Amino acid sequence: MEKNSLRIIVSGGGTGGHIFPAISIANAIRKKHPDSEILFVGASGRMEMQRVPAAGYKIIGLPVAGFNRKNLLKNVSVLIKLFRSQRMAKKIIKDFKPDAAVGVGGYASGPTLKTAAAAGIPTLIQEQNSYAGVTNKLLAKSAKKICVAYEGMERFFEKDKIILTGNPVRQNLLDEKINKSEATRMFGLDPQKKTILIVGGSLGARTINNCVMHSLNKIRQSDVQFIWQTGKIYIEEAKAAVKEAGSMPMLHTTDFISDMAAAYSAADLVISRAGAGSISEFCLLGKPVILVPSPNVAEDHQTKNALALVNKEAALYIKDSEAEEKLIDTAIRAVNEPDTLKRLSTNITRLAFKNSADVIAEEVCKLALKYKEEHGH
Ligand SMILES: CC(=O)N[C@H]1[C@@H](OP(=O)(O)OP(=O)(O)OC[C@H]2O[C@@H](n3ccc(=O)[nH]c3=O)[C@H](O)[C@@H]2O)O[C@H](CO)[C@@H](O)[C@@H]1O
Repeated sequence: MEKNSLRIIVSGGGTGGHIFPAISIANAIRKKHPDSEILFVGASGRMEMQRVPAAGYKIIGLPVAGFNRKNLLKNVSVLIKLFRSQRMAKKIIKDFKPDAAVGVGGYASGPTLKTAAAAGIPTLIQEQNSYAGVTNKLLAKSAKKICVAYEGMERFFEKDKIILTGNPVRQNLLDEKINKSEATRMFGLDPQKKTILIVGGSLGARTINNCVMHSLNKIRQSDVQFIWQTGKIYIEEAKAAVKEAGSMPMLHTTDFISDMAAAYSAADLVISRAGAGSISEFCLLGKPVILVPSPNVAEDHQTKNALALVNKEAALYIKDSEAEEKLIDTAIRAVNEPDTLKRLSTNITRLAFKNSADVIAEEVCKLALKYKEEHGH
């Protein structure tokens, strides 16, 4: 083992909102310490098991699952899985011998960081949302540092541990300068027309999809064009609806957008769920956005994420329950109002945090180096 090579575990996942920041932090650690060894610990069968290896990192999956908050009886198998995950986490920590562990939220980070902290290894957690998740609240007690993206997080965490860093955003979104005409053409659309990007988070959003499916005629008559990300599980239904509606050259329908840099560049306006990662991207790119927070997430945290922007007039806001009635009309109106777009863009840009991944990586490396020093290796 080289003297300065750091050994870091990064754990968490479940959705893109946890995975992409985790990968950005790992990349930033590698940039600072190219010889560092980074191991991811995720949840078997979840999105991270594909996305992390695709980003060039090793990952081990734990059999962990989330607690069923509605049907308590179903939690027996969850407890067994948790117990097995804890045993596995212990072995991973013992074999890998990390100098620090980073938790980004999501099921796997619970057993991994708990075990790491119990073994005396310094831990850092990253909370993406404006309302702390259950796992992060539990892990906060033994964490050395807590990196957050919103003000006021001392209502959940010890003030002294908090660092306001913002959420890491994939570097290529900021680096790739693809121009609007080129980007629009990549989606088979017309560079002369206004374009609305519709995204439902990394998994897609049922309500937003329903709004689009019920407004296909309106979309056809609007003189606006749309890039519509449905999410994997809704794509067949969406494609069938579009097919039935007849020719719709102004609507590009896809289950997942790999090149978000191009999608953002093509878009004059975005319609989106209020996932924390997406919001950080809109801030950094200055994108005018209509937020439709998901009502199906823990502690309604997306509404809180959204309101943090809406209170500063940095985003338009439509409740999930009112979306069917208002969303598409509001979007078509707003995209044709240059002043509204400009105001939203100016205000949202003010909320951006730059270099978030580097700042977090710096903290992780400091913890790891100190641990190595104290443990004489
Ligand atoms: C349903 C759910 O539990 N959502 C949570 C999840 O959101 P979710 O996983 O949807 O995450 P975010 O909105 O934070 O991030 C989505 C990420 O996926 C990317 N993207 C999206 C669509 C696409 O086609 N291609 C693509 O690359 C976006 O650019 C963004 O980087 O984690 C977030 C961060 O903890 C939380 O705030 C959300 O409440």
